[in-house]
Amino acid sequence: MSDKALRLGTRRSKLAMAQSGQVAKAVSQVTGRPVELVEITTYGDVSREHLAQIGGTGVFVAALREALMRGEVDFAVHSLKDLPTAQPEELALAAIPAREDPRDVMVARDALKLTDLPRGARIGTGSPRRMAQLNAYARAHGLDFETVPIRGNVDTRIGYVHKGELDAVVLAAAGMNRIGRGDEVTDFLSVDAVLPAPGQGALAVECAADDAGLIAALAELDDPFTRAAVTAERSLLAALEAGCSAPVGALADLLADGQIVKEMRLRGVVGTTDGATLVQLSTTGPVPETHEAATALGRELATEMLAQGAAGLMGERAH
Ligand SMILES: NCc1[nH]cc(CCC(=O)O)c1CC(=O)O
Repeated sequence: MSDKALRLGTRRSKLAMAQSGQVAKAVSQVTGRPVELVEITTYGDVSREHLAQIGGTGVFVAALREALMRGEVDFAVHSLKDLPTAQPEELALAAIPAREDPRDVMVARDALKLTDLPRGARIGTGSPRRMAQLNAYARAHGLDFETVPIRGNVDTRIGYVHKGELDAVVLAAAGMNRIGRGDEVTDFLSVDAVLPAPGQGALAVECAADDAGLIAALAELDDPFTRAAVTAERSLLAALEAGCSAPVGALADLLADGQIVKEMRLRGVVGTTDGATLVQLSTTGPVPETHEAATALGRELATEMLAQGAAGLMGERAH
């Protein structure tokens, strides 16, 4: 390969710059080539108000993908949980690096934890998945808080707490850590209470499907266990025919006996945002060694969830 700089297309947001910077360093190490960041401004960055109407986080991904397909950049880094489940033929998910903490976390006033929130507390989250599971948790544990829909980037959302407008907000641990604000977390939500979004905490490194040299180089950053886990989670999401803002949580992890990895477990949940109804199931199988096996695990769980009425709980799904 040449020693020409590789162009990494990135959004300008703090989270995107942190993710891109981290991957740029790793790519530079494995390829021996410098990596240059190319900022891509999307319609979503310019006009936040219209973001909901034009399809949520999908617009950010779409703009980066267009730049890749036009050959303006060589690769791009996405938050895996923001990627649509359908993969364009022209592009390859060349690397899925080892995942960060997949959990959701709370940032609350006065260092409060979820179970310490006073009656009537207001928790901000724009995610139907988080609302459904938080409200179900409140019902099951006799807590009395209210979930309040909010939007905006991580800084904006934390700002609601610092300005005293909300008692707490719920965000992804990975995002907090990546922008260097991990120390503001006041509670880590157990995945037994709140399952994360499919792919949460993982990154996807994408390039043109015909760039064989770059695909081979990027493969060095790939973590096969993370890839298998997120493939199963996203296959569940796809088989439920849910969009990125549907109230679907999923997490695949490895079950080990001492040091020996035995199986992969996939947990999934779907629910109404008021938390009155949740369908939550899990399945286990041999650790998938192929894309097909990981996909099959997700499809299998989706079939069981649909048999329990999951489809009827996804009325708010976005496409
Ligand atoms: N929906 C926005 C988004 N997309 C990716 C992350 C960071 C976490 C990750 O990479 O999974 C976040 C912020 C959040 O949900 O708090």
